Amino acid sequence: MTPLPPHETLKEMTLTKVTVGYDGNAIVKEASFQLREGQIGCLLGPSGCGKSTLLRAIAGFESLMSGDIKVDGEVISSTSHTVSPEHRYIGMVFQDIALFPHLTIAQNIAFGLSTWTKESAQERVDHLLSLVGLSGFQSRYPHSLSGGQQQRVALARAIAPKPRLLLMDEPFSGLDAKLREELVPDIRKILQHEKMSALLVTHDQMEAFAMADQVSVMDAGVIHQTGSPYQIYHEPETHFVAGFIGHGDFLSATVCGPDCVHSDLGTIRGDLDHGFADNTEVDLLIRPDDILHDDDSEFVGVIVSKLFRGSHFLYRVKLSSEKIVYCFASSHHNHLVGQEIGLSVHLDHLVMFPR
Ligand SMILES: Nc1ncnc2c1ncn2[C@@H]1O[C@H](COP(=O)(O)OP(=O)(O)OP(=O)(O)O)[C@@H](O)[C@H]1O
Repeated sequence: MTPLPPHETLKEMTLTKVTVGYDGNAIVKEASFQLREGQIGCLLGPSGCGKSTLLRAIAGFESLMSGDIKVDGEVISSTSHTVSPEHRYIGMVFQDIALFPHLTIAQNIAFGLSTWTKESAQERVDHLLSLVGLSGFQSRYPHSLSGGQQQRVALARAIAPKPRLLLMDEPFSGLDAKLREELVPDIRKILQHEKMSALLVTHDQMEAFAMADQVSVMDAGVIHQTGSPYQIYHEPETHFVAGFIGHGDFLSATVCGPDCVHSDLGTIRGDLDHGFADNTEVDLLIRPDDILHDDDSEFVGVIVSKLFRGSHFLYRVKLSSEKIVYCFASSHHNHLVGQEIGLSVHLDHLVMFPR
């Protein structure tokens, strides 16, 4: 098979039932998703769930046990065929930034441009230095840059040869929280500016939400759901996704109609038909902003702990059933732990799973 032509943008990458493992043990099981031109995707899941293993298979460093990976309709990995990593035109950025210490910043960025003419390589390096906000740093050496600046150089180096896809394995986890908060949206803007399709691996959902157009949530080698950050948060398709993403509690509930359940919070009517038969026992997902503090409500709970979040309080409240749930209150409502407060339930979209 001929290698993929360089310097063309990726139109789509499709993973179909990809199983990857080590020594015959499957680690990633039947992973399927698609990434389209210019999209930033993310593999999000707890440590050890197989995110890096899947990323390495996409890069061509691990062979498949079953399934296939196609780029623009051409198979780049299957059980019978693997395009070598250097013929995939895929760039990579890792957590350990690994710049070449003996090369200047400009030389680091130009590293993958050996086949370019001197003028076009210089032009590309100047463009990228400006794009990552480091014009004037070209003659400096990596040790004289901060962690965030080094990660920007690593990004510039990875995208300099215009790979068709950029893979990023926990690229921000070595940086402190404040720097990460600044860098993540910047990197997203840079990738969008370059129309670069990218796939990020992270266990940090805030990072995934800030960076990605599409998130694939993984657990124990299985992709549970692929969707936009909004869908993953508001329309989780499995119990795992609902519990892993955002804050939330599950309440035992019993279905009492096509749009209704009965739980410790009373009878709740949603705005859609939930599809469960009457009397089915379910776990109902409750997000913190589904239960609001309401002084006028007769439905009460006792505060067992509280978190001040500046604009609001996040209370943990014990119901009469002993079940503890989150409750959202504006920061003007400063109550003491142990105090009883009124609660009102604002649950329109019922997210529930069979128990
Ligand atoms: N080369 C290897 N040989 C054998 N087992 C491996 C190898 N690399 C990873 N594993 C195992 O595969 C599983 C998944 O590892 P992987 O690094 O893909 O997970 P991850 O989701 O990226 O985790 P983390 O976020 O901690 O990096 C782990 O149990 C790990 O021990």
